[in-house]
Amino acid sequence: MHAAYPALRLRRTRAAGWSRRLHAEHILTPADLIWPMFVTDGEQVEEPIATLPGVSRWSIDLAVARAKEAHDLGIPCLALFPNTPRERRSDDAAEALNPDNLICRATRAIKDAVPDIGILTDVALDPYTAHGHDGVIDTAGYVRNDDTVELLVGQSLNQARAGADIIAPSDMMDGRVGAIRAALERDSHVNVQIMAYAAKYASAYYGPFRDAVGTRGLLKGDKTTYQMDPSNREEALREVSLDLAEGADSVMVKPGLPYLDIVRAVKDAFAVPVFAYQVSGEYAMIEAAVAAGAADRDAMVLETLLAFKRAGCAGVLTYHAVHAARLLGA
Ligand SMILES: NCC(=O)CCC(=O)O
Ligand SMILES: [Mg+2]
Repeated sequence: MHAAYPALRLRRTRAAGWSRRLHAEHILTPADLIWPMFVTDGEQVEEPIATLPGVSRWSIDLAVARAKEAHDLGIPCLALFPNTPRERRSDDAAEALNPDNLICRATRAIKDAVPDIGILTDVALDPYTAHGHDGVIDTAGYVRNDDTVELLVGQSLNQARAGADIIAPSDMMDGRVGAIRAALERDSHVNVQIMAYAAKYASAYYGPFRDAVGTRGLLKGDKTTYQMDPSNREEALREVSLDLAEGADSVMVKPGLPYLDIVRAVKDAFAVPVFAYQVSGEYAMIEAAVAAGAADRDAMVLETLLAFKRAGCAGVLTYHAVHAARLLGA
């Protein structure tokens, strides 16, 4: 139906900057970014994470300062992760239910200082268990689904009562979204959202995150009995469909860049808000390429994040959020 060369020249609209901008099909803005932040005990504490160069754990006072900075840059939401000291970890993850745990204190402090930034809190037991699994285990080391869900419900209510805006279950237990939604409704948190880590894969890209939350040395075995097999695409659609039926407001695919086919498939199948988590190993790969002189950081960060938008994401969780927001605001 359209003209042929030479009447049609696709290079024509690419010939000038204004025209390339005018014809851009997708655009990345700071409002697309969720910044994952690691919190730790103490005051005026910054602990750099060796395997995530440029990322630190912050004590709550410094995390509040970073939250203000993120807000000023136009970043709409933070995702908080605790580095729970070894002595507060246990087999039953009791610290997850403590109203004064690191995450609850950080949530209250940030919401108090920067009420207009969204706070997403992760629901899973791995930062609180002595064995580093996302749930409670039986004697064979198998993560028990239904007992774990009960704890996740308690953890979610604990976070919602502290002021969390988005509850993000990342544990991959069956049935947890419905149980959490019902409990939030009963507890009057009708506007607290659920962003379900619906398709979370058992991935080799999570290594630096485990350093950041202190589980690398603790974890026995792997997470293949609850996280998804990287071979599977149709199963991701089933996972998403169940989480939506149980009341998820939005869904997440994780990791990000190696799973953009899943993002696109989910977006096409369900037309709901889809997020992706550009995980720690993806961040570390970009930083390693930059350190090796093989890549231009700014260009690579922006191109990579734009790819998430093109694949259908409403937003991206990325450790590059502040850097990207600065570039986009410049
Ligand atoms: N539930 C959050 C994560 O597991 C993050 C993984 C990563 O950044 O590698
Ligand atoms: Mg599921």
